[in-house]
Amino acid sequence: MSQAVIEARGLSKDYGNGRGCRGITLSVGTGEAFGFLGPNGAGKSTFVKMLVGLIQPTGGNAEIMGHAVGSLEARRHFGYLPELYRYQEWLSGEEVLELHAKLCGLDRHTAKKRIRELLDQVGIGLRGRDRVKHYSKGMQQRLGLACALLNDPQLVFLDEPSSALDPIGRMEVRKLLQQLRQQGKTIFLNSHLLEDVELLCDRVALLNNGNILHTGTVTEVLQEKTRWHLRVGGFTPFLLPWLEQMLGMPIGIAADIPAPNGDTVWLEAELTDDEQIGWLNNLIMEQGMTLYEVKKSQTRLDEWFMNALSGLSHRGERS
Ligand SMILES: Nc1ncnc2c1ncn2[C@@H]1O[C@H](COP(=O)(O)OP(=O)(O)OP(=O)(O)O)[C@@H](O)[C@H]1O
Repeated sequence: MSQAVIEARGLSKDYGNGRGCRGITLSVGTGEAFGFLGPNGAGKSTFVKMLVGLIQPTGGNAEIMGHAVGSLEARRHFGYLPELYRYQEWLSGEEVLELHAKLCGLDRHTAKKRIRELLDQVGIGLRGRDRVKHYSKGMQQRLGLACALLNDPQLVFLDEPSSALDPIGRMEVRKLLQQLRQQGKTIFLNSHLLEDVELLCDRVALLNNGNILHTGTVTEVLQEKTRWHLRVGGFTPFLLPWLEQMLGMPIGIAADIPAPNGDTVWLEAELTDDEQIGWLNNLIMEQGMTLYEVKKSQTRLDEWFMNALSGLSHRGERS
């Protein structure tokens, strides 16, 4: 891995009620996009708050680009979009950014140029002149993103950056994050939007009850199997064992997907190799069945997440 931008060793926070984070050790390299995942209450925001110096760890230590977390030197290197943001509602978006630019120590000329660029980049544009109190939640989140990027930081912590955005806004943020990656920035992303994580991140960690359950590259995590769904007509159940035998792996009826009419069913198969789908198609047609649709499962990180947590208790669960 390239030089560590984030290095945490046994970082812990006990809020005094047994909740928080326990002994988290992880390293994030230059230019990596790292997804930090976990159910509600797992401790994701707590971990980030320790890294950005908002709360004091109760154990372990961590560095940002070689500087102890909480130090001014560490803070100079990152931008941060918190999960819960609230900006001065009596100021305009532009004025909020000017304030943050002063706090970052940007000179007036650079600040002005940067603010103009960022207002466009995050999709606020001329509405930067409106007061924050007239902004929707999504607009405030866009403003938060602009604040996090103002200082052109090497590292950005984004805690649920798209939670308030509509699908168009989400897509715009996705593009913006891709651009940051192309510029070689390091991104630490807390998100429940696993599709976004899958598209953007190189590596992920899964947290539960304050502990890391898994870390791995997205490719490793998703490598296992791909699920396919095939809608066939003229199906008779006795064909299933034959198909399984020919294919050498389980195939079943997807009970959770309604077929559009009573004459067709959805079959479900987990295949390790895309070429197997062609063979499966041939087998189906050989038996006189009709193939109407074929779909490759798109939400694979979601599945991995659900499987990894299945059977485990977690703080966000309902009683
Ligand atoms: N200041 C605090 N005092 C006491 N307990 C806290 C405090 N802040 C958070 N917690 C608890 O610590 C645990 C971790 O919270 P945290 O906000 O880090 O979780 P999270 O993974 O970010 O959750 P979400 O996905 O819902 O944002 C939760 O059980 C939470 O209730």
